[in-house]
Amino acid sequence: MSADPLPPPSPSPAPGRTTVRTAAVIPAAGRGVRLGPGAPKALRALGGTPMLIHAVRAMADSRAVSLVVVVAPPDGAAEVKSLLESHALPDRTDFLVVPGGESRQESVKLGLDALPPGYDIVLVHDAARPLVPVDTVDAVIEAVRDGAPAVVPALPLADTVKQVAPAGPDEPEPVVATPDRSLLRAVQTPQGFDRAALVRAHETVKDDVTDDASMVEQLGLTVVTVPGHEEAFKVTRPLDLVLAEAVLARRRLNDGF
Ligand SMILES: Nc1ccn([C@@H]2O[C@H](COP(=O)(O)OP(=O)(O)OP(=O)(O)O)[C@@H](O)[C@H]2O)c(=O)n1
Ligand SMILES: C[C@](O)(CO)[C@H](O)COP(=O)(O)O
Repeated sequence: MSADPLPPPSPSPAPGRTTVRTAAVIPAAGRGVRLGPGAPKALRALGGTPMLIHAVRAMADSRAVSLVVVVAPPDGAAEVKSLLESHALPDRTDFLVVPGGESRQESVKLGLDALPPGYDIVLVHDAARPLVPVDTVDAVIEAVRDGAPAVVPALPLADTVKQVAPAGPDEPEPVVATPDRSLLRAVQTPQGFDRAALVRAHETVKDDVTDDASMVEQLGLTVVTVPGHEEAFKVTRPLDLVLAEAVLARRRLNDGF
């Protein structure tokens, strides 16, 4: 069961002010090499439905999200369009599909470039995190509305973390440090942004990065965390898919279908 959804964004805008609208960009153009051979990861089935459709529904479940931009595998935009058309999605949400790029970073940029004017808050959500609960999505949006330029859902780490130094191919890696775990977080998506900050980050930062918030950090802007959720894990390796199937089966049992 999900909690009460957020009210529509800015239900009573001040005179002369327009409503703040939120869009979600879903990079879904990866191959899923770590998951093993098969269709592009976003199109693989979870509970009989493509993982991407779960991720799209997770964004559209938030009443604040009125547009979802899906960044499809470069040769799969037509297939993704027809998938979206053939699955039930909320009428109040618009959808756009654009072809993706070589890296996640490039795919997000292509999604951002396709975003029409009028969306001032942007979520970036991995297709590979199909089970993020709507409460987490809403918490991210709320924190951006409260003024944070960038927001990441984050969880404390369960394992102790070691920093190692590079070693030769058959050498054991030497441990060089044990960072204070209490100050480390594993971050998830959707990450939420003030659109102007995210666009500037993508135009300015040229390093390869693994998430969008780190690009905003490089601009010197504040990035804050909200509590993440265990079920927002990323389907990366085969065991993650087993866990995702189990979580979905439990949800369906609890929902009575
Ligand atoms: N060129 C790329 C690479 C990744 N992604 C997307 O970025 C998200 C997170 O990436 P990851 O889990 O690393 O997916 P893959 O790149 O597909 O996985 P792998 O590295 O195992 O190939 C996924 O939704 C993936 O589809 C993308 O849109 N474009
Ligand atoms: C964006 C991300 O999901 C945050 O944890 C992650 O950095 C993506 O990493 P990947 O190696 O591209 O899966």
